Amino acid sequence: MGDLPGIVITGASGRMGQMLIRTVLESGKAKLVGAVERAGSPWVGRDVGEAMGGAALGVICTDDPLEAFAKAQAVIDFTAPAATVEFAALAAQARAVHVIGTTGLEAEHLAKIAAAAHHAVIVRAGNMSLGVNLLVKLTQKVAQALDADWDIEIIEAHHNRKVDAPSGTALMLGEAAAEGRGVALADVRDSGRDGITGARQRGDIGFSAIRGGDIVGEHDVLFASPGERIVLRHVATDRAIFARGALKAALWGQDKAPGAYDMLDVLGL
Ligand SMILES: NC(=O)C1=CN([C@@H]2O[C@H](COP(=O)(O)OP(=O)(O)OC[C@H]3O[C@@H](n4cnc5c(N)ncnc54)[C@H](O)[C@@H]3O)[C@@H](O)[C@H]2O)C=CC1
Ligand SMILES: O=C(O)C1=N[C@H](C(=O)O)C[C@H](O)C1
Repeated sequence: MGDLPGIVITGASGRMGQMLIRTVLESGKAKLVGAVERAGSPWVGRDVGEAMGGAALGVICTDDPLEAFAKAQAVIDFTAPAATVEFAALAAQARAVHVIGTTGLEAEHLAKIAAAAHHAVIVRAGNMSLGVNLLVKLTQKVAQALDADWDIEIIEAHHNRKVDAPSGTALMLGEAAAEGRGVALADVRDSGRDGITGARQRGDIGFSAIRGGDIVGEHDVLFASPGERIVLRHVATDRAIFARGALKAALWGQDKAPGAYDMLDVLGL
């Protein structure tokens, strides 16, 4: 147990935080050495095992990320953009691998994360599951094979607590489709249609977001042309798929040179 990489989970009380804690504890491949929550969270100061309704684990949740990161070989972070930017700098300072699952990151956040990746290993993906990362590759290949007579639409569905749209996964799929087409997504992206929008522009990549109930995450990539349609689909039914991918990334990153990586690197796709 002593030689296993030590992992800190940020956003410990969240949907993904709790799933990640369980995944690390059950893996036998890493040990939980810390848990971080925002100041004011009822979890701060409590043993995380007890906070999750079980036996004490001897890991006390803290609101001091640097103190926690100093003990860790990896930080797994599914929180919010402002927090993730702060954690990227602190994880680099502690020379810990930073695995980022947080979505909704804007250009200003991404620039700060890129700066931190000069000093430490950062693995970031809007979706850490094997299935979605395979779908990314398939989407790129299909888009490459088809011309702009085929309209590309990405339709995603998530639970009613999700705060960002389009989802990080939808944007990954959009980037892959644009890459297959040999265009920049920023030039062809069409999200949030409402009202008299005018007819669809040839070559655009459209995004639609559904929010409801407890949907874990569903993504369709639709290729529609006169007379036929292709739909590539991924359905997540258990958040464990994201947590397993994140732990794999944390372990993979242990012997890598500082830099920015994604799940395609981790999975060798
Ligand atoms: N890349 C992937 O595979 C996946 C990414 N996500 C993304 O992960 C993020 C979190 O998702 P959920 O767990 O569903 O959200 P959540 O709202 O249940 O959990 C987020 C947690 O982060 C905590 N937090 C926020 N600011 C903090 C700070 N400054 N310090 C410490 N903790 C802080 C919150 O208190 C909360 O407990 C979202 O951006 C979501 O889109 C979710 C699932 C899979
Ligand atoms: O917020 C979520 O729940 C999810 N977020 C990620 C995204 O934005 O794509 C991954 C997954 O779909 C679940």
